Amino acid sequence: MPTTMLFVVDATVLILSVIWLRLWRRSRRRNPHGCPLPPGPKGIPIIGNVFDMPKSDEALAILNWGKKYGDMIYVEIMGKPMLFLNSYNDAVELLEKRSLWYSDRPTWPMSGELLDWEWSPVITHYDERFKTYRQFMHRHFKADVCHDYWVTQTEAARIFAQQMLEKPNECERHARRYAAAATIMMAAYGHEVAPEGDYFVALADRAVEAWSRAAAPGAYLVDTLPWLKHIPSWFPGAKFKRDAKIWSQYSKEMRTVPYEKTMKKIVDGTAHPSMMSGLIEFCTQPDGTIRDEDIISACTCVCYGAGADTTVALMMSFILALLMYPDVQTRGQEELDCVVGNGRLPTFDDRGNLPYIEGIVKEALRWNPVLPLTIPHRLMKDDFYNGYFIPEGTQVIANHWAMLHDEVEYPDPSRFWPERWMPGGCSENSRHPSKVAFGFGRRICPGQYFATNSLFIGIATVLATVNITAALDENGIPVPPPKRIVNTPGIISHPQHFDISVAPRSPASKAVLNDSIRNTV
Ligand code: HEM
Repeated sequence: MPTTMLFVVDATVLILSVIWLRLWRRSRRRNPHGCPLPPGPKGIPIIGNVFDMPKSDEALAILNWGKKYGDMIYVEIMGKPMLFLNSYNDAVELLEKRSLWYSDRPTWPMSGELLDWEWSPVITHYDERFKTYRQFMHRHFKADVCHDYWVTQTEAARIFAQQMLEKPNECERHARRYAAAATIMMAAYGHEVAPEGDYFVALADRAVEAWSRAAAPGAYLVDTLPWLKHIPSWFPGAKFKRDAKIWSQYSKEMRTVPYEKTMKKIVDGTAHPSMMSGLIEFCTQPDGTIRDEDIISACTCVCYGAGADTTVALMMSFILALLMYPDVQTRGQEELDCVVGNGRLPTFDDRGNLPYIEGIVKEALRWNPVLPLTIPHRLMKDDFYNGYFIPEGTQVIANHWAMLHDEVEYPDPSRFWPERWMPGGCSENSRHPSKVAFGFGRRICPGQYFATNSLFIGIATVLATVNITAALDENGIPVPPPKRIVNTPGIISHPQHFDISVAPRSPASKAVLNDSIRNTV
C-alpha cells in the first residue's frame, strides 16, 4: 500500500477512535445515576459547541439561549464542559451554598501559565495559598477598614472633577487616575502617583493591557488546545509563545518593582502606611524573617490589576448614563443642593442622607455590568442539581448581565433609572445589584467595599461640581448621545469612547472645588 494511503488509514482510525472515546466519555458523564447533563445546544463530536458560541454580546446571547434551554445552559468546547447560569437563585445554590466544591478556577494556558500570571489571586486555584491571600485581602479591604481610605478617595474624586473641567475629552484617563491610580496605589503601596507618567502605573498598565489581550475569549488557540504550549517558540505559527515571553516579563516587573521600592521605604522608615506595610508588619516573625512574602506581593499587586479597569469602566458607564438620561443629573444635583448645600462638597458622612445618589450607585452597578460573564468557577467534584448531572471540572459562569437585567427584579431593565430604588419605586425592595456585580461565594470580590466607596464619592463629587452635556461638533451643534450602550470587546465592559462637554455648575461651585483641593494638597 502506498505511504499516503497508509497515512490516510491511520489518520481515519485515529479520528474515529477519538470520536468514539469522546462519545463514550460523554455518555458515561450523562448517565452515572441516570441524570442527564443540563440542556444546551447540541454541538458536534469532538469540537462540541465551538461553532455555537456567540462572537459578540455574549452575555445577551446566552440570556436569549435561556428562553430555549432554561436558566442553566451546558456546552462543551473541545471536551471542556461549561455551565452558564442565568438565574440568581441557581448561582446562590451552586456558587454560594456549595462553595466548598465550586471555588476553584480553571487553568489558563495563555493568560495564566505562559504570561506568568499564575501568581494572581484572581486565577489562583482553591488551595492553602488561596486561603492566606483571602485572609490578607480581608484584613485590608473589609467593610469597616475601608473607612481608612475615605480621605484619599475624597481628595482624588475632587481632583477628578477638576481634571474633567480642564480636559473633558480625556475623561477616561482622568477616571483611571482617580479610580485606580490615586486611590488603589495609595491603599496598596502608600504610593502617591505622579500627575503624569507615573512609573508604577505605567508598569501595571502595560502588564494589564497585555493580559487583557491574552485573556480575550477565543484570542489564542492554545487556550482551547493546551498542548500547544509545549511547541518551541521558533516553530512556525508559534508567535503566541514569543509574545508570551515578552509579556511575562511585564507581569514580573509589575509585581516586583513596586514591591521592592516600597520595601526599601519600609526599611528606611519613610513609607506611608498601606496594605503592604501592614502585611509586612503582620507577617514578620520574631527572628526577623517575613512569612508568605510571595503572597503579600501578589495581594498588593492584584489590587491595581483587578480594581483599576473595573472601577474606571463603572465610572465611564455612569457618565454615559448622565448623557443619555439628563434628568438623572438634574435630580441628583437637586438632592445634593438640598442636603449638602452650596458651601461645601459632599463627603462620606452625607451618604445616609442621599437616597437618590445611592440609587445612582445601584444603577451604575446594575445597568452596564463590568463583568457581564464573570470569571469562571471550576467545579471540583461531580455534582447533581435539579435533576441534572454536572461533571467535575465544569467551568461555571454566572451571567451577571442576565441577573442584573432580570425584568421581574428590575422592570424596564435597560433604562438607567435611579427612581426605581426610591420609596414606592418599582425596585424599592429588589435585590441590591452588589449581590451580583461582585460575584459569588468564596471567590466574591474582596475589593467590593472599597470599589463601592469610590463609586459613591466619585458620583457625588462630579454631580456637585460640574454639568455634563453632549459634546459640540465642529459647527457648534450638540452631538446626539448614543441610544444604547455599546461596549468595547473584552472581558471587562467599557463603554465605547464618547465625547462630552463639561462646565462648572456655577462660579461658586468652581471656587468651592478649587478651595477644597488647595486645602488638601
Ligand atoms: C466596581 C469595581 C469592581 C467590580 C465590579 C468587581 C467585580 C469583581 C467580580 C465579579 C469578581 C469575580 C468574583 C467571582 O469569581 O465570583 C471579582 C474578583 C476580584 N476582585 Fe473585584 N471588582 C471591582 C473592584 C475591585 C477592587 C477595587 C479590588 C481590589 C482592591 C478588587 C479585587 C478583586 C480580586 C482580588 C478578585 C479575585 C477574587 C478571587 O478569585 O478570589 N476588585 N471582582
